[in-house]
Amino acid sequence: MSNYKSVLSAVASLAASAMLIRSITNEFIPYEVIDFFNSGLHNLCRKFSTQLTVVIEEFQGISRNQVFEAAEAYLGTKATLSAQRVKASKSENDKNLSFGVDRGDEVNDEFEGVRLRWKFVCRQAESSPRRHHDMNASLRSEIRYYVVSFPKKHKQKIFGSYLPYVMERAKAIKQENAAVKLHTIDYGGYWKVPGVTFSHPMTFETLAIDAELKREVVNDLNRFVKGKEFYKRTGKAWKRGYLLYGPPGTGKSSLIAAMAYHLNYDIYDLDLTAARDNNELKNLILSMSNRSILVIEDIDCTINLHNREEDGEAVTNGDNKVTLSGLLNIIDGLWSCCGEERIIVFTTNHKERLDPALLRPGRMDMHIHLSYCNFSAFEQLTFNYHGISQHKLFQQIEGLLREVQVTPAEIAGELIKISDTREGLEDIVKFMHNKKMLLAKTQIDQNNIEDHEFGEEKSRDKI
Ligand SMILES: Nc1ncnc2c1ncn2[C@@H]1O[C@H](COP(=O)(O)OP(=O)(O)OP(=O)(O)O)[C@@H](O)[C@H]1O
Repeated sequence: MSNYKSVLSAVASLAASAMLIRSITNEFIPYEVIDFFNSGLHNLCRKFSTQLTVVIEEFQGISRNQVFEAAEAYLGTKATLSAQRVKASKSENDKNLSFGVDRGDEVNDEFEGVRLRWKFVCRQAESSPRRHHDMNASLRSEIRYYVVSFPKKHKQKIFGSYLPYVMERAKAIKQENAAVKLHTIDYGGYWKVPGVTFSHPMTFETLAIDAELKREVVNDLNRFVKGKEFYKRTGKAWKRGYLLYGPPGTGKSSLIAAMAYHLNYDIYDLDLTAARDNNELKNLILSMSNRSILVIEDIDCTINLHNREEDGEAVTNGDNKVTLSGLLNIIDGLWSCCGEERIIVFTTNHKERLDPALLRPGRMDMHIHLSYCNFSAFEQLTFNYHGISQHKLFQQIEGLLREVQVTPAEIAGELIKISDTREGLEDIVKFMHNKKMLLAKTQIDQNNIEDHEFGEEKSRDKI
């Protein structure tokens, strides 16, 4: 018993001394010296090891590391086979269950006869500024990375074939299963990761816009995704810009949702007023992942369009120091040379208010005008809401739609009120007649005001 006690106390005092020595060394010996000894020991062990370990961190500076993202998706499919603990999840829009490796857990894999061992590591981020020169990294509370070990002699095969294979597999897995994610900005000025499942109900099947326009947009998107070789051959950055403009309620946000589902790209909803300055904006844009859509809604409202630095005007937007020239520089410059398969969408209700710099050819590749409801959009809406594609009132409605400006949102609002479709379309006709009369009355009032002002001007001239 006394022996047991003395062993215990020896262990306790050894542990205490170790902690003391560790805290003294941490306190008094510079990091660089500790690192030097640590790395010396490490190098010695490494020399005799036949294994090679590759570390794949989640972030590479401010951008998310694509190899990490690929490993995450790929290992999900392997986790069920060899991990001890497996994370299972499925969001509403996911087609299948997804699995993931839990923190600290290991997964085995084999590639062309080479055995590999993966581990998912998470640790608290150190807050020491000496360790994190990058502002963004120091804001993260957790550092996450994968380590993968394999026999050194196969390093050529692993780097040359296995990792590219993991990237390709991950791309296919994401396409097959993943739901579109919506990323918004967090308080710290970076994207919330992993983002929430995007569940807007609109797709190209249900979007009610002119049928010809819809075809054009879908073809353009299809050409874009298949354009890898084209962009490479022509030396152009693999990105595309769309400007959606038109009155409120004509389907700009709906079209963005349809685009995201069609391509299975994540959406990054960039609220320009949430970024403190151009630098933060740059970090946000650079840290988006590939195969994504950057959306800046109501561009004319969220940024002072005339605060271009080259005009020598103020560069502030209220308290916000994001500038249009800053935004354009990031998109044209840095954004073009890193990342691929990226789409940017600006929306506005007032195209005429936009700075010409934004409209310059090559900046926004396609300008899409979403306008008031025409008959082809109306047909789509009645089919969506009531499953009908023919009705005796269609002809009359077609005529009315040529005379009255009514948005798809208004028509949708009326259609949703109808319970008996066959009878209910009468209400749509009434609704449009009322709008037509209101329009005529507003026009008469407007003419009266103008006549009155003209009369006053004339009598002033006489005096
Ligand atoms: N083209 C459309 N096809 C089908 N539904 C539409 C269309 N346009 C509008 N709607 C209906 O009206 C609602 C509002 O439309 P949406 O938000 O897409 O318009 P918006 O042009 O983005 O408007 P805002 O400029 O105010 O943001 C949608 O949720 C949808 O129900």
